[in-house]
Amino acid sequence: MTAARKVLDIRDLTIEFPVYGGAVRALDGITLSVGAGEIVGIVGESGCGKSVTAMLSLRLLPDGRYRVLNGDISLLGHDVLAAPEADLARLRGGQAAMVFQEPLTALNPTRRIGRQMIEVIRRHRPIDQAGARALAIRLLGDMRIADPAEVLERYPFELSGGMRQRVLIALAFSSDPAIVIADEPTTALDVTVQRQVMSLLRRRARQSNAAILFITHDMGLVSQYTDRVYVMYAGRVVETGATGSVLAAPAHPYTRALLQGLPDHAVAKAMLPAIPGNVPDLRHPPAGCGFAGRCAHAVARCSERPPLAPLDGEEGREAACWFASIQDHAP
Ligand SMILES: Nc1ncnc2c1ncn2[C@@H]1O[C@H](COP(=O)(O)OP(=O)(O)OP(=O)(O)O)[C@@H](O)[C@H]1O
Repeated sequence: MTAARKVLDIRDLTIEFPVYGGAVRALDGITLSVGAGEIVGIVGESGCGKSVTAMLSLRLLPDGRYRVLNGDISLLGHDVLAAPEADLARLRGGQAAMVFQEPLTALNPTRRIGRQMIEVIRRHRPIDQAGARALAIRLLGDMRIADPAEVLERYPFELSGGMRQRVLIALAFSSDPAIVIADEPTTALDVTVQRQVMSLLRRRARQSNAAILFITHDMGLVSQYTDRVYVMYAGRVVETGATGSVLAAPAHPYTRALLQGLPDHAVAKAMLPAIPGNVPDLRHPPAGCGFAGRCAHAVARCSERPPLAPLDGEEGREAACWFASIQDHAP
């Protein structure tokens, strides 16, 4: 675990979505933190709870649609689950910014980029129109956009997907955020552009010591761009630690399965492989290990839930498996 001040701190959070005839246990006791200046990834298969974690960190899920059964979330010292909506509204897009997958839906298609940027900038800073325009140009320049003044005159549809995402990242940093929550920010882009955008995002975050919580199902991006990683499975964190060591020596059978399914040398460019078997039905969350049904090593004890527990030998390495051990990963 990092010694840096925690910007986001989620503790033992369990939430449910009421659905017809029952409830979906989307998060089941997750604990996760992001320190100042850290880039932290959350990786896992579809439906494991990544987006719900990102959205709830800013309380972006509609009130009344979910129930918190346990736990809390602290974001920049605010108690996210209890804070007045006005406090959270100030944080969002200010000290805590967001970048989502599809930049076209985040930008207003009928207004020029410049007008939109200036408006957002002035919402968080007491500067005049000319000052905001100058700042917009500087922010676009930081994102290596060659002719920022010209881009300000364009409409969103006149830019490529990669350029639009750069504009949104520039905007996210316009309020000098302490943390940026990026949910699959490059998934809609092709592979080369994905990496350019990720490099720019990381570079920009390092410049201002901003933290990033990066949600992805791409192990390659995790390996290249994050300092620490949380591997999620069926609403739980199953493994966490410094990215280099988790990927080099995964301790949880699920993490190993994710990595073993990747072709040789592919960690740098691979999406998650298909693992045989099905994820548990979250309307009936498993009492024991959620991965037991797909795990080649499962034994009777796995019907008891393994806690996320520290592993010997390395600070910050934790895994939720009765038989967790740090093993070298041989692809
Ligand atoms: N509003 C909702 N009502 C009921 N269930 C929901 C709701 N939102 C999410 N879920 C369920 O919560 C679980 C976690 O969803 P989440 O979107 O966080 O997954 P994810 O890991 O981000 O997946 P993906 O990679 O596909 O985006 C899933 O089982 C999903 O079906």
